[in-house]
Amino acid sequence: MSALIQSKAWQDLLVHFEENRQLSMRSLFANDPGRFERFSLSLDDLLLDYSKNLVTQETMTRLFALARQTQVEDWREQMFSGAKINFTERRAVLHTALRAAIDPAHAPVLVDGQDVLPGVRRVMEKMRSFSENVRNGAWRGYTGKAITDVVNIGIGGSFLGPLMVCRALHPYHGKVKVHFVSNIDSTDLLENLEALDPETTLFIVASKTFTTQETLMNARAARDWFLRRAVDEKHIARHFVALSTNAREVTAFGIDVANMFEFSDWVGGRYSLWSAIGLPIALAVGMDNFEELLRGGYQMDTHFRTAPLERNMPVILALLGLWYNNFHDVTKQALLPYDQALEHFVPYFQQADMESNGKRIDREGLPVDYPTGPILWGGVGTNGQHAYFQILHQGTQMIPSDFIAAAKTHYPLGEHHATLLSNFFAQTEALMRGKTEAEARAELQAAGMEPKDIEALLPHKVFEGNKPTNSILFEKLTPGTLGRLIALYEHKIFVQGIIWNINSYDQWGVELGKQLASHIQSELRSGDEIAAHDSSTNGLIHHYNLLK
Ligand SMILES: O=P(O)(O)OC[C@H]1O[C@](O)(CO)[C@@H](O)[C@@H]1O
Repeated sequence: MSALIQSKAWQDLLVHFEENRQLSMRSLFANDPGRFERFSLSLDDLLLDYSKNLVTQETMTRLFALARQTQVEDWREQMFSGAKINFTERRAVLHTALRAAIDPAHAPVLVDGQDVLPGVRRVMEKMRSFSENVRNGAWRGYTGKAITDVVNIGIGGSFLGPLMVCRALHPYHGKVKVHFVSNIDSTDLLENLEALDPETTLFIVASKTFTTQETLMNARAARDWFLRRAVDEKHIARHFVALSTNAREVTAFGIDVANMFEFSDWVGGRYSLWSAIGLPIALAVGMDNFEELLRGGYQMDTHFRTAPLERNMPVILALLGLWYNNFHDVTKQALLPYDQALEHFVPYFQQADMESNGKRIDREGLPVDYPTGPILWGGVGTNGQHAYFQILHQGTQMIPSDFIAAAKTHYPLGEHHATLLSNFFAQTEALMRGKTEAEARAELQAAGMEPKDIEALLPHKVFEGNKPTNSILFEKLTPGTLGRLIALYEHKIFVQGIIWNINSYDQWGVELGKQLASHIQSELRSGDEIAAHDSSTNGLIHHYNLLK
């Protein structure tokens, strides 16, 4: 049995869980009018209400004890101060330094004895002058026309973060349109290029490693498309820039390092939107707004780093998630932003969370004997209500859910926003309260239904309730608020990884498929009959060869 399971804090939680199996949120609320005050906290306008959870004060006390026992505070300090906590790749984990650089008075952040902040600030300056020049038309294409469209070619962290933020900050966009191409499916690139003009299009090739198959293949195809019109390779310099840590590969691709925006290997791909990878964001919304995003992230960092565990939002979110994951045996969690602008929030955090904490080997190299990262899913409300909410209310699995919304919209329209928010409030209330048999019967009787029909329908009209939710409510989706929100969930992932004793910052699990794909690709190229695989893989390749 692992040391974690054997530990006092874990065992105390197990006992507490057994003693409280019958906990009812309805009764907890009925017996404690101060529950909301006790189980909520805010950072300026950002409120986290976690009162609708299956917890008592004692549960929280024991969860905080687990965080202390697993030295979350010490690890947190190690992360912020540049220790190489990503030990399988021998790297520091310093996306927080990208945000700290916004503060001119910030103390040096050292990696191998060197302060990383001046380098971050230099790249930010370069991003500022480049994005301003593109946005104001001073940067011209090879025929002298201003840039109207930017295509970001990248995948995973070099795509999901910038896409999510660009979409979320739509009200702040300028004239330049930003498009995203990620998939190796040619549909993605070709559909995006359909409406574009090579003379006014700028390509950003975004890849931390600059070796990612999809990105390089798409970038080469984009270059061919561009050169079909521009012909002369010298024009590439006005139309292709790179965001990467790998100057050698960028040069080999044919992009001048003068057109490269650098970041360092201590920025994880899925945490990289704050780095040069954020260039499409700066192009879309301007560098001032990008810096506001960083400032928001920095504010959450400061809160996370300094607030006591008991008043620490990321810590609380992490502990609640862990309470369900490891004690209630819940395998799924839902993220439900009631905000159309956050439509890419879930895919973004699916990578951040599941690539970080989808691990089965602990820091000692041993298999874990407890569940680690859950399956994260969800989407925007109210759309989800008319699709998958049925399973939240009456399914057989408990799915703890985070509801997220802004009190004010950028797009006021009659009663729309109040209606959106009334659905948000109603859903968390319904999930908590449910509807008892007596309540359902009374409703059916009031509707005038025959008694025998009532009894047949009754079981279907009952809602168990007692389903946990967190509610996150803020004033408006501004760049700063978005920054705080993203950093909140990033730090939640960190805390959970520390307690689960795993390395949240590598991703070896994505390698095997890549290796096999490159092998199969050369087999497909050869045109030979394929027999070297299992019969299913052979059969699929054979069938593909017949159909293609
Ligand atoms: O930015 P790169 O190096 O192209 O990597 C893209 C993505 O690929 C992954 O390495 C997974 O294959 C992610 O972690 C990363 O965000």
